[in-house]
Amino acid sequence: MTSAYIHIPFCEHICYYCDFNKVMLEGQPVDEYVQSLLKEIKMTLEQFPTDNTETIYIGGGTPTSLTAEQLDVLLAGIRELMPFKDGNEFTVEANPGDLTLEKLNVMSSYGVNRLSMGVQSFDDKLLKKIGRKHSAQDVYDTMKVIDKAGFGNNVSIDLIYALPGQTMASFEDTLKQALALDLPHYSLYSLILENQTIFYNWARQGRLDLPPEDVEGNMFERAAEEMEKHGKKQYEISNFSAPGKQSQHNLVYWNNEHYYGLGAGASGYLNQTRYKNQGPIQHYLKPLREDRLPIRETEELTTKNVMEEQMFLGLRKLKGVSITEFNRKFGRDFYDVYGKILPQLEAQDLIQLKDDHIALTKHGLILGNEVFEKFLID
Ligand SMILES: C[S@@+](CC[C@H](N)C(=O)[O-])C[C@H]1O[C@@H](n2cnc3c(N)ncnc32)[C@H](O)[C@@H]1O
Ligand SMILES: C[S@@+](CC[C@H](N)C(=O)[O-])C[C@H]1O[C@@H](n2cnc3c(N)ncnc32)[C@H](O)[C@@H]1O
Ligand code: SF4
Repeated sequence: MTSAYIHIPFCEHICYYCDFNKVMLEGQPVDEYVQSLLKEIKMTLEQFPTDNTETIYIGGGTPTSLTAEQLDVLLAGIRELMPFKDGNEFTVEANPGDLTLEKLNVMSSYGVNRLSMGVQSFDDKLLKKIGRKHSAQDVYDTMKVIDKAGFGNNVSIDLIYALPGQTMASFEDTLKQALALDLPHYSLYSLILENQTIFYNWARQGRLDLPPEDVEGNMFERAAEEMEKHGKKQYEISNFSAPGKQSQHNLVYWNNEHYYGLGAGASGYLNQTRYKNQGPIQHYLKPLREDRLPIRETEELTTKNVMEEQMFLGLRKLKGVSITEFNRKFGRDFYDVYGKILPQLEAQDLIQLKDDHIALTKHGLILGNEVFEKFLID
């Protein structure tokens, strides 16, 4: 099973908190980028063929900053080069305000069936403060166009909490508006202050008024309660969904399965090897002009590494790690590898055993990384 992540590194503006691989769209060689991406896909699939691409996820940057024509070229190429069954999950990330009926029609004609929209907040003042260009009204207008294009409501929205100046009341209102849309999937991220972002600089200068840690914790708890009340079950640390609507693509990551990483700065995992592409656009384009793959670094994993990752990634899911799957994948008994540390973690109420799965407890979920570390094998 192999999935595909495809990166579009262009944005029409740069948000103050974001350190993902992206550049301002204006003046960029977007048409050449699309052609190079298709060349990379062709070369990658020749080297690592697959019968079927399980899921496709086009992320960014802002994929919807491409014109309808550019999206058409990209998606037509993807469908020609990648074996993919219609109906499998095919997601495109979108910024509210960028989606026109024309772009949506192009997307649906090539089998795109899920949209992931970066809403972040419904508080217009806050949106402005974090460098977004859309308003809450844009989200509602976009939802109408999505409806018109016949996408159903297979839309996920991203929200960020613990934003500078965000009050509990503002966040509660965001939750209310988000849940009133009754979407099948919600992602909820706490703001991370990333190096080399505008927010990071402001924080260093003491100009960022972040909510205290206890408020951040309360915001998450409040959100989790509301999500559950509305039938959106937490299935991963930051993700909630209606029954059967978990993101299949993200589950590929958390189940530690293989995926192609395509486009500038994309990460991939093939043949037990993790790799990362060149990030800057010109560094990405140059090798492809010379018929070489734009890979910047590779790391071949030992079986020990893969076991550790199986645990770190799998424990992010509330369901946890399947012991049967672990035994099948590694041809080893889970208890031979991890039997010794389990009683202690269980006694500390950090993990629990639930029908063939090892999962974090509520307490373990809060500590996250501290628990993951215990699964390092000496
Ligand atoms: C990289 S963006 C790409 C999607 C699209 N360009 C957008 O902004 O809506 C994907 C998601 O990452 C999340 N994100 C980005 N930077 C973050 C940060 N510093 N802290 C928390 N979440 C962040 C946001 O929720 C965003 O929607
Ligand atoms: C923060 S997540 C948001 C996912 C969304 N909430 C959902 O459920 O569909 C998506 C972002 O992670 C990054 N990303 C995901 N997979 C990646 C990969 N294989 N390589 C590089 N970046 C990746 C991209 O920047 C993308 O915009
Ligand atoms: S959050 Fe999205 S739109 Fe904003 S800079 Fe990052 S990738 Fe671009």
